Amino acid sequence: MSTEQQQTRPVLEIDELSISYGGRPTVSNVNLTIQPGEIVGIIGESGSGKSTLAHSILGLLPSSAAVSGKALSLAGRNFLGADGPAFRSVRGPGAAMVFQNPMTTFSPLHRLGDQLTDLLWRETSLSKEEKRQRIVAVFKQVGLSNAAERLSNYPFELSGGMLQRVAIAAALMMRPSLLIADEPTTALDVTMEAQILHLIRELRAEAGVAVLMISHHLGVIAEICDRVVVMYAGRVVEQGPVEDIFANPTHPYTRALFACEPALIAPGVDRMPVIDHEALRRHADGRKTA
Ligand SMILES: Nc1ncnc2c1ncn2[C@@H]1O[C@H](COP(=O)(O)OP(=O)(O)OP(=O)(O)O)[C@@H](O)[C@H]1O
Repeated sequence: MSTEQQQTRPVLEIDELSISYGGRPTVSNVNLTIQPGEIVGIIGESGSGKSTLAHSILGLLPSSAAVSGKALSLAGRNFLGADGPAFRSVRGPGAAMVFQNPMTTFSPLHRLGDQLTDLLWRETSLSKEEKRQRIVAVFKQVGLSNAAERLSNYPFELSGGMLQRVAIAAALMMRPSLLIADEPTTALDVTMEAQILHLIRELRAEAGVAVLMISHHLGVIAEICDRVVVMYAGRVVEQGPVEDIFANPTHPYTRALFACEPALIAPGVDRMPVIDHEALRRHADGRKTA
């Protein structure tokens, strides 16, 4: 494959992916493609399957999850039905994840430097000092002050915002093509949230990292994403450029979601203060509405 083809190849291609637990569908027939450097947001109410979808990309679902579909490809390699070791090979360079709560991302018992060094297990050609240098470099990249000194810190010695920067640094040092961020700012205050969003935008601009961002917060999605995917009851009910979806949501569920955040409603979009879940579910299923 030529270099040009590699550069234009999507970092993620999901084709008709379905996931169920005990026969109960959680993610149904999802299609999603992310291009290099794109920031894509997933919105949807609690339980709509956002995290399940995100976790499936890295093979992080429990063994009770039944996964089926046509493809789940990272950097051109199909991982649908792959086992644990296959997914481990792609975690890091293919895609890396930042979780909601930075306080539970790291072990409280070990220094951050040791924990990040362990994550570089794959880099067998790097000496201990070279690994240290790479970690200090990403700490600086994410704007952590006194970067070298942070290596000897324990997680509890840092604020939530600083620790989320460390989590992003840990993901970045593995040089992923795709950063998956599951509610990365929910546990942070508004100032820290703004800083982390700014950082994610910078990383895309500087390193060309693509980002898949899950958020309950429509303002965050509107501010940072190029494209948005709306999930309802395990299905993607609508997806498109952020400006199009926010200005002209076509699915009733998207309109209902936006109605819950009036400041984001574009002029001309009807308010739907009461969500009729049964009607929406029928709509999402493609069934005739009553
Ligand atoms: N391990 C599991 N076993 C059984 N059901 C599960 C499991 N994990 C998730 N589910 C179910 O799958 C559905 C989707 O959950 P998921 O966490 O993906 O939703 P979500 O949209 O990310 O919600 P939230 O915004 O609250 O995180 C929920 O009904 C949940 O109860």
